[in-house]
Amino acid sequence: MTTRVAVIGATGRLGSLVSRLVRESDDFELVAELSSRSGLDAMLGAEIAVDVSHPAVSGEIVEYAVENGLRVLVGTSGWSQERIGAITSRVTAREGAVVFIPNFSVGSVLGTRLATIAARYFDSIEIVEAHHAGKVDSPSGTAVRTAELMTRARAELGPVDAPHTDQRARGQQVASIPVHSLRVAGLLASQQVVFGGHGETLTIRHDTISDESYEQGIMLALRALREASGVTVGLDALLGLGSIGGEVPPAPVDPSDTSDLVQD
Ligand SMILES: NC(=O)C1=CN([C@@H]2O[C@H](COP(=O)(O)OP(=O)(O)OC[C@H]3O[C@@H](n4cnc5c(N)ncnc54)[C@H](OP(=O)(O)O)[C@@H]3O)[C@@H](O)[C@H]2O)C=CC1
Ligand SMILES: O=C(O)C1=N[C@H](C(=O)O)C[C@H](O)C1
Repeated sequence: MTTRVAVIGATGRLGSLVSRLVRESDDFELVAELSSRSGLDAMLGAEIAVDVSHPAVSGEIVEYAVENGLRVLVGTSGWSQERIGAITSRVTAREGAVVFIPNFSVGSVLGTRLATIAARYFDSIEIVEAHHAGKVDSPSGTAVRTAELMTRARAELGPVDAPHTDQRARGQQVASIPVHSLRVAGLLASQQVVFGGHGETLTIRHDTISDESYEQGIMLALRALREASGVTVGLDALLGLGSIGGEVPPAPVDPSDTSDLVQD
């Protein structure tokens, strides 16, 4: 039994990859490929809509698919926690299922998870993300997600220390964390999260070398969507990583407190 899939943004870079993976799979069937010239009704007849289009139209596409009873996989960027929160009650009311994946690459998701661990130990944190010159939005969806998750992980510690953010070259603050976006010809995608401490820095860096990095995550998300209900965000849960907040690491140790040290 195959599941019928419509790809919205199928003429694009990510969309053509999704279409190929669906076509090559045994358990999914590609029934529609939409571009900017298609009417949204072209997706009707599919059971799953994959939105990999443009941040400016993704909201309308997801709402249309949910209202028409399709399960939805969203790879398009621009879905902040706030925007996802705003659509969640609608998805639940329709007994629908939407899976938002800011980044399909396993390495990127792990990089973000490692950053949420480090975020509790440093007050000085900035993100530098770099993408190809054709990317229309900034900051990247991955950077927004990383900043939001780090802020959630260090909720009781409050905002990061980011000086001089009134100066434009200091980046855009996302959940108090400055994000710097480069758009450079020849690049694909890269992100560095830089942590500053006392006499040390830590950098967590991920580089996307080719679009092949998205393949495993796309198939994982498509298969999970068949059983999903409500709203799911990120590959994290699908990779068994658990949620941030429910699974925060222990609070940082006060170096002057020796009471827990084992005495000889
Ligand atoms: N989650 C992840 O891991 C990844 C996410 N992305 C994100 O996916 C999105 C697409 O990226 P990319 O493939 O590089 O972009 P492209 O510009 O290559 O493709 C965009 C696609 O969207 C279509 N489109 C534009 N407007 C509409 C519309 N109104 N209705 C339907 N389709 C429309 C375009 O159609 P047409 O050809 O007619 O213009 C095209 O097929 C971006 O938001 C990007 O950030 C990208 C890579 C990985
Ligand atoms: O446009 C891209 O290329 C990418 N977009 C996503 C984002 O905005 O984070 C994911 C990945 O970085 C590639």
